[in-house]
Amino acid sequence: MTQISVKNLWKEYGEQVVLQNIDLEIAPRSFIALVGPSGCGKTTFLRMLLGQEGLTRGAITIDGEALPPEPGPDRGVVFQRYSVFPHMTVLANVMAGPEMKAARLLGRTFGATRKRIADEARAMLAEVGLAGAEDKYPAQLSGGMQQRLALAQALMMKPKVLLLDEPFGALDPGIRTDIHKLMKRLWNEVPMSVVMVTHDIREAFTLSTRIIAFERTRNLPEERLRYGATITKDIAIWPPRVAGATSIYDADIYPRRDDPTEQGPLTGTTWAKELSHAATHSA
Ligand SMILES: Nc1ncnc2c1ncn2[C@@H]1O[C@H](COP(=O)(O)OP(=O)(O)OP(=O)(O)O)[C@@H](O)[C@H]1O
Repeated sequence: MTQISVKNLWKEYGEQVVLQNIDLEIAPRSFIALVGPSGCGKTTFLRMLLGQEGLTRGAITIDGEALPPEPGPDRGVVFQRYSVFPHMTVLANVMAGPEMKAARLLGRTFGATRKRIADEARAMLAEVGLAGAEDKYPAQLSGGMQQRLALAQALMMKPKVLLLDEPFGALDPGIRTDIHKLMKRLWNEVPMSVVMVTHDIREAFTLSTRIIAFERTRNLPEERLRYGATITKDIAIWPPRVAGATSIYDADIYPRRDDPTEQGPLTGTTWAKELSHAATHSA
């Protein structure tokens, strides 16, 4: 189970202090919603968790280990747009990460390995409601379908931490409600923590276990360069939302199994079994 610790983190770009004095302990299986005014450093913080951006001072550790200075398969990411490869089919998009990983080990993927990855990719696409769209290209999908594809692509690498940068911000309200249900189900079933940047406070309350707000405490024009944003609010959702536990929140994500239009829990697929096996053995 993954514990993320952020200790006395500072981020500066040249003269500009963007973030200061961030201390944050993220418990295993948390779903953190990160909110705050535009420009306060939310995306920068997410990119530091991803390993795409260095820290000026302080430390981030995952399970006690210093965060590697580059993105790795233990951290998946979905952005508001452009998370998928436009020139590859839906199936190829979802297979790309595991294929690259296998190719690094074996030189290239072929035969049984390729088939196993394709089978897992098809199962994953079915889980996010994209069965039948395997041969399409991203441009042929709606916005909601593209974000489902981006989630499937990120989850194929079995990340310990899923980072979401306003992933549902561009979607229509109805589609957003559907994808919220999917997101809750994925978080319940997959042994991962989630850190999500959002501008939508309702979305934060709908999905998260805890809401963290970044804000500048000193914001006079002459202070803007020298003082960055820090954590000004830390709200635990009540009643507590616990990953994998049945709660009052589950009614809308686990519909009756006799409803053919909805999918049940993810427990049937190969990758879900592997993930729960990995979780049981790393706990
Ligand atoms: N690579 C960079 N070089 C210099 N300054 C940067 C860089 N990336 C971000 N910044 C600055 O850091 C500050 C925080 O940006 P960031 O994108 O993290 O904010 P945000 O809270 O995610 O904003 P929004 O909600 O509008 O997306 C901004 O002032 C931005 O201009």
